[in-house]
Amino acid sequence: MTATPIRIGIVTVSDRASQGVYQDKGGPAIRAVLARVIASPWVAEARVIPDDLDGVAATLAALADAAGCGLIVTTGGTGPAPRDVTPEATERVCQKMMPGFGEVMRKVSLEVVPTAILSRQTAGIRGSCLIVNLPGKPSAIEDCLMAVFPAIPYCLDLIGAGRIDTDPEVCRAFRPGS
Ligand SMILES: Nc1ncnc2c1ncn2[C@@H]1O[C@H](COP(=O)(O)OP(=O)(O)OP(=O)(O)O)[C@@H](O)[C@H]1O
Ligand SMILES: Nc1nc2c(c(=O)[nH]1)N[C@H]1C(S)=C(S)[C@@H](COP(=O)(O)O)O[C@H]1N2
Repeated sequence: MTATPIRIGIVTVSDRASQGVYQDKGGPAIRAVLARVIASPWVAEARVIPDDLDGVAATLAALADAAGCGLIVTTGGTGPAPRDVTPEATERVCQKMMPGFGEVMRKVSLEVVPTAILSRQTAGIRGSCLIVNLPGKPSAIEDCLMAVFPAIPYCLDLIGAGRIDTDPEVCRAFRPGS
């Protein structure tokens, strides 16, 4: 029996990428990491949107509810600038926050750049969907996503989001008791 593909939202939050001032590199970078890590079937739902609190919240809610995503990964809008509102939008739509994700990602990023402390990136759960924020710098995506990915499949199991199997040579998912 073939497993039902899990839907994964890939959301680039950037005024300039959404206006076409520069080409979005963040969304494709997330997709490339997921393609290397995930061995089971999955389908991407990609969006490129401006840094607007209501718009980001609406996009996250629609991807979780209407599109049925079990996982959403965002990039951008996590810093201290006035228009950086991705963590606020994430908190607004989530019933439960998962602060450990932000803590781990800032820890690994600090080994790369001292400005890692400027990212307020977080994660949270809306229904049966896990939302994870990454910084906007395309180079941050692999470092941050690889650091937390071992815990993501078990988190998705616990919230009923659907199953992800990883390629163990790329990323060993940790499922306690198995
Ligand atoms: N999605 C992206 N695609 C390509 N490059 C990006 C992207 N997001 C950020 N960058 C690069 O990282 C730099 C620092 O990110 P910054 O936090 O300013 O991005 P941002 O918040 O997405 O910008 P804005 O929302 O003003 O368009 C940017 O100047 C840009 O060179
Ligand atoms: N791994 C990593 N984390 C990083 C960075 C980076 O270059 N690499 N940039 C930092 C900087 S300079 C900022 S301002 C914050 C927030 O970025 P964002 O607003 O684009 O999300 O992420 C931080 N985290």
